[in-house]
Amino acid sequence: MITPEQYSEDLYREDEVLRKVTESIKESGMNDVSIAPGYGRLLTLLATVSKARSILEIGVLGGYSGICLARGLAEGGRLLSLELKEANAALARRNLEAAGFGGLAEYMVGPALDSLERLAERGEQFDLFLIDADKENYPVYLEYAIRLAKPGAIIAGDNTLLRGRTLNPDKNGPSVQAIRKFNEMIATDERLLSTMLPAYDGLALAIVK
Ligand SMILES: C[S@@+](CC[C@H](N)C(=O)[O-])C[C@H]1O[C@@H](n2cnc3c(N)ncnc32)[C@H](O)[C@@H]1O
Repeated sequence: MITPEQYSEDLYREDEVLRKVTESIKESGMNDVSIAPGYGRLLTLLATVSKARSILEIGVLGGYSGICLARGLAEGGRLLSLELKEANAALARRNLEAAGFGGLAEYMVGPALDSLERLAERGEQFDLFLIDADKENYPVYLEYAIRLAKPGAIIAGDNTLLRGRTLNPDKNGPSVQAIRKFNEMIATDERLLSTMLPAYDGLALAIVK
């Protein structure tokens, strides 16, 4: 038996552009922990339906989710991506250029917490957020996303199940504890309307009321 995710991926085949991104990540010797293909399509769909003009992505790797987000950006829109490692930002930059989105993508390299504080000080606001970086900071990233959100903005957080560790009471490392806290926050915060998709590795979705 194939999994529901495999069935869906057979129907919605990954295109050549995204396949090349995955290849480039492997060739660079990086772990391919890009967002799952089905959730990549969902990001394009969410950006499109919300007519997002400004998107903030936290955690870049090779640009897979960046391309999915950029595909849904409204004309004249902007994708700002926060990434710790210069090498990852450089690979993503090349991949977004190859995908035809070079002109609309910007990068801030360094710890995302520092970049988020700078954005907050500058009073910047965004229509859509993807949280997909170091798990231990997810609760703080969520607070920043709410602070930087335009009314009605969408927040997505990937890897909410941590390959089952979130559900396992014997697993209590710092990432697991932080993700549990993030999941509880996004589920209960009265400023948000939210849900969680339990396919792949789990995706939390919210809109800021
Ligand atoms: C799961 S990968 C991102 C995958 C990407 N969103 C995609 O789907 O194509 C996580 C990324 O977060 C970056 N990262 C880890 N800690 C970070 C931090 N403190 N600040 C910014 N980026 C960080 C890693 O270097 C890595 O590139």
